[in-house]
Amino acid sequence: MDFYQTDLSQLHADLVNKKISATELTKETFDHIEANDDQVKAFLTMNKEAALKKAAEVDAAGIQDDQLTAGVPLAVKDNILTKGLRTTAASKILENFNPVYDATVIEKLNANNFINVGKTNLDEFAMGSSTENSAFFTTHNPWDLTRVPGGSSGGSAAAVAAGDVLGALGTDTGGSIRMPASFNGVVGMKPTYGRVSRWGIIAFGSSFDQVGWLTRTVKDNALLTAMISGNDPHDMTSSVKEVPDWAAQLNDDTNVKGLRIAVPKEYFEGINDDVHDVIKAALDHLESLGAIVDEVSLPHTKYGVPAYYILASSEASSNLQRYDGIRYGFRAKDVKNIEDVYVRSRTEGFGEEVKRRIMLGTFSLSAGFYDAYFNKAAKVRRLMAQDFDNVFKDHDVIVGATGATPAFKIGAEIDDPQTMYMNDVLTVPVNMAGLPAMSVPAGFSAKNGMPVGLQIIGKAFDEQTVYNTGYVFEQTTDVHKKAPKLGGQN
Ligand SMILES: NC(=O)C[C@H](N)C(=O)O
Repeated sequence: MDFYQTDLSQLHADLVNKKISATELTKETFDHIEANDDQVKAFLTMNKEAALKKAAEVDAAGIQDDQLTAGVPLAVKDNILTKGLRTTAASKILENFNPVYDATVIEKLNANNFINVGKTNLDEFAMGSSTENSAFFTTHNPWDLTRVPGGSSGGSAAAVAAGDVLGALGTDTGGSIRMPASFNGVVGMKPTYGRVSRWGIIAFGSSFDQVGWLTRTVKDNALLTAMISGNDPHDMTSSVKEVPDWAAQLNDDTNVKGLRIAVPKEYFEGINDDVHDVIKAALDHLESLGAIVDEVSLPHTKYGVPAYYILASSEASSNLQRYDGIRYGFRAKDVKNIEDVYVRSRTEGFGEEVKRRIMLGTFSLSAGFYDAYFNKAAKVRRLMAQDFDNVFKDHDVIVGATGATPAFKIGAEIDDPQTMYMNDVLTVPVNMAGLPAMSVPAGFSAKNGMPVGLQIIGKAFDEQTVYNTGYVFEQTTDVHKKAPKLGGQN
């Protein structure tokens, strides 16, 4: 199956009209994955047997018109709990962990009879921007196998870019959906904080984490995000707001006439020339379609990365206390006493980056340092949210680059955590303020042909305007039609 030739609505119609069966589709999907995944390495766990069994059940029951994802193969990031299917968060500490329940997002998809083809690779506990922090292996960018796919949802983004699936679930704490979407030339939406339940997501930074989709098209993204959104009594931070039918409004490719687009000048500081040129051209294009483009300032942008890494690491240091060598997963061998169980299981079970964050977070929260670090970063968070509020008083969306560079080479930044953290400079402000934001393919670097993403940021719970803007851009350009030539020159 080549998912570049179709979309969710078309595939659903083909399944309902029996042009293809769920079983045939699932088999073709695995043929495609098996032909490329030893190069791309997007998947940590394949779910072939169960997927084919489910497809046969779906075929036997018949595919209903109101079940959009019935019989549709999709992939799931491996920090999302799937009952009975190994879920590792790409960590040795959870290497053999089999969840006893499904995340709410999986329950919702199961209710719609989706086919879970497998679990995708990520940076360990979603900490990283390249998937190089996976305890198992690095995923390769399908556009150039010597480059990273971004992170932390790098496996999900690469699976979509490689044409393995139409959509893959990701999570975004500081850019983990949008940044890999940008690096792989796919669409990635982080919904408003609270839009999607976090129940059954392996917690990293609970006041930031949000689930969303990586897809090939904007419309597929809107359809799939609606399916997983909504209030969940298991997650006290999930919103009771009604979930609009975003996709229903995506039929008009003139939707940006009169749209007030704010372009923060800080989002152009320090970005690569090739990214700059693609983003500038994208903005000119939106302006030519009738949007009103204004330069604005988000003055606290530069504090985003340091503040985020203090706050998210503090939350992580608390969330990761549960991996104690007793309750789940890995336990060190030949331990002498209880303290040894804790210390050695965590020392041997966690990777370098996870340990770095636990130490950074514990330090920031400790007596004597709390005010200077955690508290100060929390104040920065408020200021950054206010920056956005000010701009949104008279603008509909904020637009800029998703990443300051296109995908970098594997190995180029892994020994330099600060450089790696700086990849998030344009994405973390959105998580600090809990806003919705999407990366859509904007074009390709003139230097190396790698994809470049355009980030569209909306007001809280206004995913609609974000989708509208992305849809118009997509429909009036050809960028999303180009597929990578796996292993070849692009
Ligand atoms: N999890 C994320 O959203 C990615 C971010 N680069 C981080 O390492 O925290």
